[in-house]
Amino acid sequence: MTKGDNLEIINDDLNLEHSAFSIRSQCSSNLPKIKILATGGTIASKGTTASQTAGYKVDLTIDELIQSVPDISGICDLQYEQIMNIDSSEMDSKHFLTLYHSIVKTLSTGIYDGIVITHGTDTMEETSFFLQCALTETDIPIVISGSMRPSSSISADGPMNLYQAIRIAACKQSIGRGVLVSLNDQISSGYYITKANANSLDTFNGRQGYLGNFVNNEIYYYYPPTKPLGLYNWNININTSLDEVTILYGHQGFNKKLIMLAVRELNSKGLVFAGCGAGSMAKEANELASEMWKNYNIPIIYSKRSIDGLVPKAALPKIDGFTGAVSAGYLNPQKARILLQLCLNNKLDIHQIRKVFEGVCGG
Ligand SMILES: NC(=O)C[C@H](N)C(=O)O
Repeated sequence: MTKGDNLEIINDDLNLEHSAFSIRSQCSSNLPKIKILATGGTIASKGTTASQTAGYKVDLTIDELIQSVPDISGICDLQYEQIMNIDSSEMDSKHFLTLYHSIVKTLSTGIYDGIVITHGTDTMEETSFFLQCALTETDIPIVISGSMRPSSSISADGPMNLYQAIRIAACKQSIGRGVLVSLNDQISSGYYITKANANSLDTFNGRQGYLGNFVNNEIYYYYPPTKPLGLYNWNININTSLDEVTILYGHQGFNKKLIMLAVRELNSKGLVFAGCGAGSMAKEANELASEMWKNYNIPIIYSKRSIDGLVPKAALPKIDGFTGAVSAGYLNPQKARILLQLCLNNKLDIHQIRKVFEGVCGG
């Protein structure tokens, strides 16, 4: 996009790590007001050749990225801000709490109709899940997007994905649908969607997650607005990081010592099992998990490494006194981990933790 005559570019702060800009259409001030909060990822990356689609680096700011998206001035009044600029594999709870804080600040101005977040796709599902848990009060569309190809590549998908995310955020029909993920023409629930393909543009998958799509850049929602089941009003303290919760991946020959290591050496306050099939772990692993519960009060959330389906409560281990075993419902291990972190951060006891997970579809 060129900075044309009808656009006013305002740079509020030249600090690159946290800079704020806006593009305003001067002739149509009744347009929805949208704010982009940029965090990095492949969408903000460049390679050295146009054919390179791996091994690139994050080095594009939102100011540069927005230049590749045409026709926005007719859709919305846009402001954008660089919150951080990192690969999403570097994200931890401190980062998503910082992002959450920026969203809360943006919402509290009362002037925005929608928020777009640019983010790496690798851990987008964790940030989107956290944000959906944390932002239950607002009905304003919050849309997360990214890309699978760097900005320098042939047929980079970032500009279209960002354009569509802005369209979703600016669309009245998006109100009340919770935190959305927009990628490759699909609109999905950030609560359930998961990255399923390591390389392809159509990377996100989630049977519980698809809400709509784009055809010819028109939005088609399949259902009226709704949010996921089981949302809870969390108390979020942005000044603390969340407790350590470790995910242990089930497989043949699983080394049960990892359970002890996680609790005693890593100071994990909770564990999530990515069990086999419908959440099965070897007998000895379940017995040790039960000991961790009885001796250290460590809740164990049973999720599964299978992409679809859930851990039925009937499949939880039946060991006397092991009341700390909880099914994750339809949540995958990485989402279940964040929900347990929120439970621990809010000092919930095991009965309350179980109730929270029972609120999740299938829990
Ligand atoms: N497609 C991507 O965005 C992958 C990148 N490594 C990230 O998650 O930041």
